[in-house]
Amino acid sequence: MSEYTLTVGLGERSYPIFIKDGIMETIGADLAKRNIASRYVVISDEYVAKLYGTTLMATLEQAGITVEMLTFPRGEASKNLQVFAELSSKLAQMGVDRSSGLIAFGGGVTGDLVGFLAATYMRGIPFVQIPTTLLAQVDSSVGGKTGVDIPEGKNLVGAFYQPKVVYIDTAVLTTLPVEELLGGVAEVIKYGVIRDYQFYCFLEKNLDAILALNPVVIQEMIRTCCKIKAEVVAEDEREADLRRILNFGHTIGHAVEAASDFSLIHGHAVAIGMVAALRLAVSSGLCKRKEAGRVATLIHSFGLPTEIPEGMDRERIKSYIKTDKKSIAGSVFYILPTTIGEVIITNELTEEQIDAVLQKK
Ligand SMILES: NC(=O)c1ccc[n+]([C@@H]2O[C@H](COP(=O)([O-])OP(=O)(O)OC[C@H]3O[C@@H](n4cnc5c(N)ncnc54)[C@H](O)[C@@H]3O)[C@@H](O)[C@H]2O)c1
Ligand SMILES: O=C(O)C(=O)C[C@@H](O)[C@H](O)[C@H](O)COP(=O)(O)O
Ligand SMILES: [Zn+2]
Repeated sequence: MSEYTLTVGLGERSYPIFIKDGIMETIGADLAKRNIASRYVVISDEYVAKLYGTTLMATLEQAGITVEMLTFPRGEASKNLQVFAELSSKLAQMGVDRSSGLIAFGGGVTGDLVGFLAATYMRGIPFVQIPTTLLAQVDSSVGGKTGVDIPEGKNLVGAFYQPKVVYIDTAVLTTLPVEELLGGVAEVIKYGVIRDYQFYCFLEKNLDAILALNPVVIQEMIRTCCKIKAEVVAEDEREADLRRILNFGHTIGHAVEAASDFSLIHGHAVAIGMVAALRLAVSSGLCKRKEAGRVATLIHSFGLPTEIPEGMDRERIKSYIKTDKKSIAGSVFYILPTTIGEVIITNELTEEQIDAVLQKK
C-alpha cells in the first residue's frame, strides 16, 4: 500500500501531512520525536473516542507521551461558543499550560473547534490534526481555518491557525456512515471543478471504486485533494484572494446549511450550493449548460442532493447569504466555474439571478 507525505509551505509555519492506511499505530512514535509539546490533550467527539480512542491513547502512551483525553457530544451542534467555553475551562482546570499541545481527533467539527481552542487558549498553544472523516482528511484538517458557528451564521467566529502536523489514516474511513462519506465526496468534487480537470475525470471514472472505498483510489484521491489545498493555502493563507476558490459552493451552501438549522450535513449543503453556483454560471453566460450539467450529474450519481429542500424558507437563505465572509461592503461574491477545472470570483450577479436559483424546483 502506498503512503504519501506532503508539505504545506508556509515558511516557519510549514507542516507535513502524512497519508497512510494504518498510520494510527505509529503516530505516537512519530509525534514523540517532534518536540511540539511536553504533554498533550486529545479532544474528540464521544463517538470517535468510543471507536478509536483506546487505539490512539495506546500508541501515544507507548511512545512515552503524557496524554489525557476530553470529549464532547458529536455533531455540528457542538461547534459553538458554549462547548468552546466548557472545553477551555476544563483545560484550565487540568493545568494545561503553554508547553502543552492539543490533538484534534475526529471530523471537521472537532478540527474546527479544537483548532480554535488551540488558537486562543493562553493566546495560542500548538495543535495536531488527526482527521477521521473523509471531509476532514481532504479539507478541514489542512489550511488552518478554525472556528465555531453562532446563531447568525456558519464559522462567524474563528481564527487562521495552522496545525503542526496532520496524520491521515485512511483505514478509519471503513466505519464512516455512507452519508458522511458523501459529505466528503462533495468537497472532493469541488477540487476537481475549481482547479483540476484531470482529477475531475478521475472522479467520474472511479465513482464505484470511491464508494467501495478501494484503498488505492481513496489514497490517490486524498493525496490530490490535500496537494491542491496545500498549494492554494501556501499562496494565500488568509483568503485575501486565491483561497476564495476553496469556497466554491459555500456561499449558498452555508446559507442552506444554516437555514436547515444544521440538520443538513455540511458536504451535502455544499453539493446543493455547487449546483446553484453552476446554474448562476450558466445564467451569467460564463459556463456552457452542458458542462454545468455534467458536474450536476456527477454530484447526483454519487447520491448527493442537488436541490434546495422543498419548503425551506428562501428569505431565510437570502439573509444568511448576506453574512458570507467573502462579502465586501454588502456585496456578496460567488465562485463560478467557467469550465470544469477553472473558476472566477465575481460579485456581478443580479438579485433576479439569485432568486431564480433559489426558487428553482
Ligand atoms: N476548516 C476547514 O477548512 C473546513 C473545511 C470543510 C468543512 N469544515 C467544517 O467541517 C465540519 C463538517 O465536518 P465533518 O463532515 O467531518 O463532520 P463531523 O466532524 O460532525 O463528523 C461527522 C460524523 O462522523 C462521525 N465520525 C467521525 N469519524 C468517524 C469514523 N472514522 N467512523 C465513524 N464515524 C465517524 C462523527 O462522530 C460525526 O457524527 C463543518 O462544521 C464544516 O463547516 C471546515
Ligand atoms: O479552506 C478554505 O478556505 C475553505 O473555504 C474550505 C471550506 O470547505 C470550508 O467549509 C471552510 O470552513 C469554509 O470557510 P468559511 O470561511 O466560508 O467559513
Ligand atoms: Zn466546506
